[in-house]
Amino acid sequence: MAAAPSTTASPSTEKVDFLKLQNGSDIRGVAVAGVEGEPVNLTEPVTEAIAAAFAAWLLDKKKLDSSKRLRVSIGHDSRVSAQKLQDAVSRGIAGAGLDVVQYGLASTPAMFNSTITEDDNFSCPVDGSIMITASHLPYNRNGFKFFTNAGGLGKADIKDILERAANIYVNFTVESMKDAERKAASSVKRVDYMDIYTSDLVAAVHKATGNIEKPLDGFHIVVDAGNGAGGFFAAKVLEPLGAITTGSQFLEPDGLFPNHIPNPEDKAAMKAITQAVLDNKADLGIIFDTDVDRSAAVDSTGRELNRNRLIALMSAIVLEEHPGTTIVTDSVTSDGLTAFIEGKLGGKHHRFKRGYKNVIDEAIRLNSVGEESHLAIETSGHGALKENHWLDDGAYLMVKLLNKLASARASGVTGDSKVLTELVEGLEEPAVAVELRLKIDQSHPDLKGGSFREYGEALLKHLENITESDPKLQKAPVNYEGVRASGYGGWFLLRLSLHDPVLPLNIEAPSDEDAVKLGLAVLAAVDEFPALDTSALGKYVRVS
Ligand SMILES: O=P(O)(O)OC[C@H]1O[C@H](O)[C@H](O)[C@@H](O)[C@@H]1O
Repeated sequence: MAAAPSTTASPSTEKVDFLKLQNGSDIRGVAVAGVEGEPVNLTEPVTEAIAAAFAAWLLDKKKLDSSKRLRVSIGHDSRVSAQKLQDAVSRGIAGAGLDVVQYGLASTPAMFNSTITEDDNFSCPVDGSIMITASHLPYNRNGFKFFTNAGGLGKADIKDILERAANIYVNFTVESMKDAERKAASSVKRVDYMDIYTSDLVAAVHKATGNIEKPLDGFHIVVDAGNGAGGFFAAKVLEPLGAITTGSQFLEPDGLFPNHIPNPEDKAAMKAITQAVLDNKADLGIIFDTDVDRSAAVDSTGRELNRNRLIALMSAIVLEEHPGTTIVTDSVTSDGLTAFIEGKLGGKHHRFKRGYKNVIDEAIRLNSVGEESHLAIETSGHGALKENHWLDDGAYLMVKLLNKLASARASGVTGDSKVLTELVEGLEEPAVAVELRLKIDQSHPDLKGGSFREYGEALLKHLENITESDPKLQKAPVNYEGVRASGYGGWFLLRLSLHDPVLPLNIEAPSDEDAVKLGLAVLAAVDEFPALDTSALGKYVRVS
């Protein structure tokens, strides 16, 4: 299908700070006008330049002989800006002389998969892949994730691409943009790749359950896709496996996300799927984020299996298959989780940094230095398994749960999701768990011209010193990010956000009173840093 003619096919004279669009290993920006204070910076020409830059990067990377044309797949989530950005990406790729295969509505993990699928009929494998998504962010945002068969691109590659894009952008001419448009019109192909991807998921469950035709026969499983891209899971994965999916909700894509934010960490989203499970007396509930690289579940009693519980559950499954293996998690995981993984499951918990790419790269690194690890997982619901190419695939995580349900059924255990609930039995949970996000005012004179990052680091150093001299607190002996300390039967972690001028503070404690004591210890230490807005913490310690 041809890319729609661009309405803005003329070089822009506007100055664009491309590097500002970097968000760790993703690109994110504002694609839809109308929200006050959020001007559009992911325009069509900017997008076209970024896509052309990815094409140039890929050509350099693959260094192939000129007889072969490289192929790039493009997919998108349900956002309202998806179509126009898909067209702009297509022009950027086609204009650089590469072939474009559009998948339409797709999931992020499916896009990676298209780089390894061997199937000529579907123009696979592709050499590179682009997912147009901004995960759970508001409707006016959008962005890109990039893949090759080596996995998702990292921070350094994204920076490289954005630098190239800035250069390409200033050299756009009316003629070069028209030429890209012509090339896209004649060379873009459309493929229903999600059919292959979903049949692979179905095959994975068949394989794990001894090739029973309908291994989920009789199970009632409700899906909440939050109007993102994950609606396929009900009709294309669960139903072919025999499950009943009535009561599933928000499966239709709607980029205004009218029901709730598609995010398994979000309280309203979890409440919605929990209610659906209870209302339908379902055996299991499954929820995805917008682009399906994250997920969570709800058991038949309405117990949420997200955050630490999802990690505990996945660890139990993985440690059954690989006894003793190391589970790599992000930094905000609970002490109870460590006790569970190491005490009950006999594994090793390696609590690393926040950020899905950090966690995945760390697990890959551990394997490369001889420490076996099969699971890298974040409390956000990003989880990657070694057996699945270290890809953070929310749908594949849920497939692992389905395997468990189906195997239990095959061995005579009947009904509901008890088999999953039992796997997390013994996980100690704190009575109180809070996360407060404390903002650094970047225009405050106390920054003295420095960056918020430098300011945050100085603050953390100060907190570390204070913690070391406080007899009621014990600094965590191993810690990779921020300051983590135990005390009053609980713990706190103050760290710098990966992207924002924010210091997220996590506190877990056996009672409100103890949580307040931990909060007060942090509050006293950060007092000397007036650019930090501590009002949320002040309010918390006063009202709790
Ligand atoms: O550091 P924070 O602001 O809490 O954000 C951390 C989060 O950033 C992004 O959303 C990443 O995709 C997540 O993997 C990560 O957990």
